[in-house]
Amino acid sequence: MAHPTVVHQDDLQSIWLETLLVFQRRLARPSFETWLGETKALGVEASSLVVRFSNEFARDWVAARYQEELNAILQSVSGRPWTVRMVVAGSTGQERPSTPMGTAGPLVADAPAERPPRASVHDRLRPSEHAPSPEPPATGGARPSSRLNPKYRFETFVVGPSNEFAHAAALAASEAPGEAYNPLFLYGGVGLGKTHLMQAIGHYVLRQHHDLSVVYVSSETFTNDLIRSLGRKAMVDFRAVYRTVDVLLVDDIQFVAGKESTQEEFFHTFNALYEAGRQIVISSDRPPKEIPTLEERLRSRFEWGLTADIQPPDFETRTAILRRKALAENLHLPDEVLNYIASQVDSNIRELEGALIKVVATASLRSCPVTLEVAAEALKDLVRSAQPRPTTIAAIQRAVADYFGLTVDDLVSKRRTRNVTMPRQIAMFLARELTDASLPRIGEEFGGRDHTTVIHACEKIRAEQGMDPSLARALQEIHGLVDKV
Ligand SMILES: Nc1ncnc2c1ncn2[C@@H]1O[C@H](COP(=O)(O)OP(=O)(O)OP(=O)(O)O)[C@@H](O)[C@H]1O
Repeated sequence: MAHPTVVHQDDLQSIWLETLLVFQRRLARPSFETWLGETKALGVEASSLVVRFSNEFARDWVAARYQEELNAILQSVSGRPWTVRMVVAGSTGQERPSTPMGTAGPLVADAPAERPPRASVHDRLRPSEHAPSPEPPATGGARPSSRLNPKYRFETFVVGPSNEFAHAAALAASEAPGEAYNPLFLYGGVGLGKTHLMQAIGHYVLRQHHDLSVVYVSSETFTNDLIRSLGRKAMVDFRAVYRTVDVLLVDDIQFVAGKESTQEEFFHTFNALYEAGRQIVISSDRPPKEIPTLEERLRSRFEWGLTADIQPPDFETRTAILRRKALAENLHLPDEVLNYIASQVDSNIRELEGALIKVVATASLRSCPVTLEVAAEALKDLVRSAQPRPTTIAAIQRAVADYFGLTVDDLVSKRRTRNVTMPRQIAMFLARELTDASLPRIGEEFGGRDHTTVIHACEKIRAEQGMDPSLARALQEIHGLVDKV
């Protein structure tokens, strides 16, 4: 269906900035700035928001990894069925659109303008459908299927002490879907391989069990599908897919926090699948217990099966991942450079891969071999930004809001319900502990409150943390989040 696209240029830019704001949590800051920091919304063409990148390399990097995710966020931010069309300013001043990269897998593709937005109800895969193919599969008529990324297989997953348990559990669930470990709950920090492992399960099941179907969705896509289906009164179709699939893989479940109707539907989906002995695999950035505002009945179900964590990789695993990646991309780097990169990026494998590409790109732009000097030069911003940045009240507010499934606006609002006042007091306390800001300044940043309110909050939290271990742990975890937001 054609949608009116008369939107003012300033509004477009703010829609894009808001999309980036949501998206930036997915990437560490240096990476985000490198790839997306200089983008600009140019206009709308048919159903695409045209976004300009400063160079082809950044555009291709983002398109290869995040096209679908950016589409989904853009759709929820704009309320329109838009996709992101990534272009670069060409030397002639013409905009060059992105082309799917050979290695990019199925997630890259500029949707033709008339095509309706992707709907994951059709992300249901049968064995014949998951091989990369230019044609959309037969399911669901006009809509494309977002297939599994061909790169995310067990064969390409490097196993080390940090992930061997999760890997073994994933393999066991793939070998006997619905029998061993149901549900399987995988959790770990950003960019540590949860999506890779989940999709590896999907590939494996499709290859080994020819009669089984697989659905892989992010919880955001599940939510968007649900909203669309409700709007179009297409719940029968929605349920026909989600409640009958043999293996349901739901990525990043933490994003259902606070979304009641999604949780409600997911609860029934879970029950239907579980009772029918179908495999459910869920991933999250934290264990079920720590997902704020997750309904108790879902939390307890997530704990029925096996919960496996993925930790940041050690140095050897990081080097092995780099070596495997270099091999896959046919890149030739001396060991000392691989080791150097592995020593500089230690907590996020996506970052690690980004660093590798950056080093190779820098050498290639300069037409020189990949040496240690080039690597150091290419990664200098990364190294510099690894130095601790001073903590800001805004960062604390974002971390606290994220942790409790609230918005920063809630924290600074006048609302006085307990689900807001407690997080607000925690945020004030942390602002006092972690920044140099004065009491009046903190009050000011929290919706213009009086400094005595801040004193009261600090005293209360300080006293309670001594008596309440769960509060003490929450404080610690939020502290850990502050530098990442
Ligand atoms: N053990 C591993 N071996 C090889 N590559 C890996 C491994 N772990 C992660 N990667 C790679 O790191 C990148 C990030 O992994 P992935 O997207 O699976 O992380 P994630 O945990 O799902 O992140 P997020 O929290 O952002 O959803 C991917 O390109 C993935 O292939």
